[in-house]
Amino acid sequence: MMQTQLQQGGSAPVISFDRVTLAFGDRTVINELSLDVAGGQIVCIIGPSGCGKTTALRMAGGLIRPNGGSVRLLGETLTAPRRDVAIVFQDYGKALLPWRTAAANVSLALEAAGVPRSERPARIRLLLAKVGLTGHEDKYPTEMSGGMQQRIQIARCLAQEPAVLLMDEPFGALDAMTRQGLQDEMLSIVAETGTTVFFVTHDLEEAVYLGDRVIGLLANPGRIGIDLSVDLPRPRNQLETREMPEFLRLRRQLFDFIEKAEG
Ligand SMILES: Nc1ncnc2c1ncn2[C@@H]1O[C@H](COP(=O)(O)OP(=O)(O)OP(=O)(O)O)[C@@H](O)[C@H]1O
Repeated sequence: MMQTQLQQGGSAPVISFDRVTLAFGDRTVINELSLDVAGGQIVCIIGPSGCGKTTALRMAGGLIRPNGGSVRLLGETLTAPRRDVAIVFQDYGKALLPWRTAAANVSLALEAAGVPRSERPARIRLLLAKVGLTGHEDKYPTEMSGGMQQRIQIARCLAQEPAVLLMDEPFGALDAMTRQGLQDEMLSIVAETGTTVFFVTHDLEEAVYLGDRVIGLLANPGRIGIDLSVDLPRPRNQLETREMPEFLRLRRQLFDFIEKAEG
């Protein structure tokens, strides 16, 4: 069925929310949310605090099941987490095992995937090189900066060779310079692998800088309030992209949206 869709349309969505409703107790947090994410796209989700961004991401990860409607991944309804969907959380401190080195933390994902022991060292070296951590294999998380710890978490997610990367404010706890460095690393990894990305952020400029598309949710209940296509050239550049009139126009539109949404 999926293959037929791909053959006919060439662009079957990788993630598909179909009239998704979610309630915690008697409170409806997300109402009739429909959203298709095309393969290889980076879709950023913004919105006022509590509008349901993390909840939507957790549903895309199969961690929460909707009360109504369905979330499909590559055409299949999600009923549980899948190995081809990796989640990067903001809190790298909690995501990493402190008693394991950088290499051993990345190894966790390979072990879970049943990669033979003999193949792991080479794979780990390659993954750590991808996130700029060559030479830091034997360090423990507490011996590394926040940016480096977040890189380990990303390397561990990449070890799963995911079709979809779900990122929940992954750079929110990092300083501005580190954040920009990681944004660019993430973009070049995604460009190389063609991974589809669902990226939750509070930072409107980050959303425009990274995204092919930015979706703004409204709160109570969570629903789509704005859906913008980002037509900025790639590769993006921290100075040039952020100075482009189109970047400034989109940023302005999102600021206006948030101001109204919070007002
Ligand atoms: N496990 C839960 N039980 C009850 N209510 C919850 C639960 N998780 C989230 N909520 C509520 O659902 C709403 C949406 O939460 P969610 O974390 O998805 O919002 P968010 O947009 O990611 O917020 P923020 O920007 O502050 O991170 C909030 O009002 C939150 O309090």
